[in-house]
Amino acid sequence: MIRCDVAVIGAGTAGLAAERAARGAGARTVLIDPEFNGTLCALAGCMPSKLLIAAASAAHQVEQAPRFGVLPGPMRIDGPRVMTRLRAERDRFLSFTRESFDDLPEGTALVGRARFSAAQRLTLEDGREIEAGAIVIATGSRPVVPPPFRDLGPNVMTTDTLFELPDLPQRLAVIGAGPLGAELAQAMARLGVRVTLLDSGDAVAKARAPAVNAALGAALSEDLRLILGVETSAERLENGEIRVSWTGEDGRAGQDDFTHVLVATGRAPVLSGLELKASGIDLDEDGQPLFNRLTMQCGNTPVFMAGDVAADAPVLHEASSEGAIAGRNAAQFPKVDPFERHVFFTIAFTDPPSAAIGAAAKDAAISASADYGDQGRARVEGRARGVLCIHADPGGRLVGADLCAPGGEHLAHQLAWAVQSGATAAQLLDMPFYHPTLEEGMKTALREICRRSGTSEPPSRDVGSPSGS
Ligand SMILES: Cc1cc2nc3c(=O)[nH]c(=O)nc-3n(C[C@H](O)[C@H](O)[C@H](O)COP(=O)(O)OP(=O)(O)OC[C@H]3O[C@@H](n4cnc5c(N)ncnc54)[C@H](O)[C@@H]3O)c2cc1C
Ligand SMILES: NC(=O)c1ccc[n+]([C@@H]2O[C@H](COP(=O)([O-])OP(=O)(O)OC[C@H]3O[C@@H](n4cnc5c(N)ncnc54)[C@H](O)[C@@H]3O)[C@@H](O)[C@H]2O)c1
Repeated sequence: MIRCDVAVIGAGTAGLAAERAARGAGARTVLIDPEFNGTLCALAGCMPSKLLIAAASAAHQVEQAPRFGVLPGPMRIDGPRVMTRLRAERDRFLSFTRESFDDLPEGTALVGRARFSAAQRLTLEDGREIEAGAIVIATGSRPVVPPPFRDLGPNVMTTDTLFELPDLPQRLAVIGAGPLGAELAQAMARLGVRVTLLDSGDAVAKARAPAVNAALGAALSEDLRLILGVETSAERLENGEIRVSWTGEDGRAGQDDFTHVLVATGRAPVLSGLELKASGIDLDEDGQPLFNRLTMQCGNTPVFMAGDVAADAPVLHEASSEGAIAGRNAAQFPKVDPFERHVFFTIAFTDPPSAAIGAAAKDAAISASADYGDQGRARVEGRARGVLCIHADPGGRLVGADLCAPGGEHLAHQLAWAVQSGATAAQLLDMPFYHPTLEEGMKTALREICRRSGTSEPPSRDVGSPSGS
């Protein structure tokens, strides 16, 4: 029997943050993981996906260079080298997370798969028992593979296996055009892979605003074949290739053969095997634990949730933040404090990047947009396309934004910080805007919000627009 104040299940980003926070608050902790292999983010998530996108971006710049009078000559993409660099850099990131395991105080890391045997008790496969004052569930998520794509062999991949490919595929079907499918499909296409991206819905990268969806759909369609609003099925051919068929409600139908398929149809919380019934926490009708997102506590129990398993905000910065909240509250249980959460914020690293922040247009009094199709700096760089929509309350206070625009990941941060800090459009217009920058493009939408909310633009600032802004 191992006794501790806080037991954390899962050594991913959320679990590591929870253990750190609990230990920082003076708790005796244990951190349980079957593998201690590194976080999803480093191993098969944020970092390897961005490494693939970085290679794609290099290829795209070479391809676009002639537009500027720069003629680099014929380009050749060396697939094995792309994948080797990806894994080498990925493994470097992975080594840092593995080093952080070594920094844990002795006896903290317990290798094993945990399940509940009672409200404050866990059992590992080897029979070890852990009695804890409080428990944090941080077991992450796993890819969902719909039935038609199961058991078709190794050429049907998820992001768990994609980054292990020795070479780039020749012909790739990506099933699911969520943020993950959209960014990886575009990257593969820019690396010379013939890509078809299919989704049963009508949105790409979960875009909330029709203008953003249209802009991103148009951008993706330049690199790949995009087919939305279709049901898909698949069969394995004798030569190992995968035949994917699709049909739409409007009678559209088609099929094609692919060397590889990437299934990116979403991720589900890892809850199976935890024997949650023994934990004493309440579950919803889908078996998902009920918890308070300000405290991460499940009811009034000593059980807390953090990260993708909570299925609340499955992105990295929220996994860290939820871990910190859960760990701190677990350490001081039964005293539990609510903590303010971040504004809703997601980015898809497509080109242009797309992002959603805070409230959507339908929940805002005012929604104003800025067109990046002729924005000065974007035009200079040969990447003028996309749109940015900013949403505000009746008094001109920013409440949300949706965008698909060049430099979108940076614009999105400024807007997320503005929304979270409660800034108004007039206050943002009072800030310095350097010229010529992509940020200047936001002014059009901010000015319209001022006009429609009846608030004045700052009197000491010029209301004109310099050439090329
Ligand atoms: C391809 C891809 C790209 C992504 N890109 C981005 C991005 O660019 N930006 C972004 O913000 N987010 C991105 N995400 C999402 C982000 O990676 C996740 O939100 C985040 O990593 C989740 O962290 P976590 O701690 O909840 O889970 P994990 O890191 O998966 O940790 C869960 C841990 O729990 C362990 N575990 C499971 N069951 C048990 C058990 N019974 N007992 C003990 N241990 C157990 C597992 O072994 C694992 O170590 C991406 C995800 C993917 C898949
Ligand atoms: N850049 C980022 O921040 C980033 C990147 C990747 C993933 N993530 C996170 O990872 C999680 C998983 O992302 P994701 O894109 O895999 O999932 P998702 O749930 O966001 O999107 C899945 C997409 O697949 C489609 N789909 C579902 N079933 C289908 C089927 N049978 N056939 C065709 N299409 C189908 C859905 O309509 C949807 O568009 C998300 O919650 C996201 O927040 C974030």
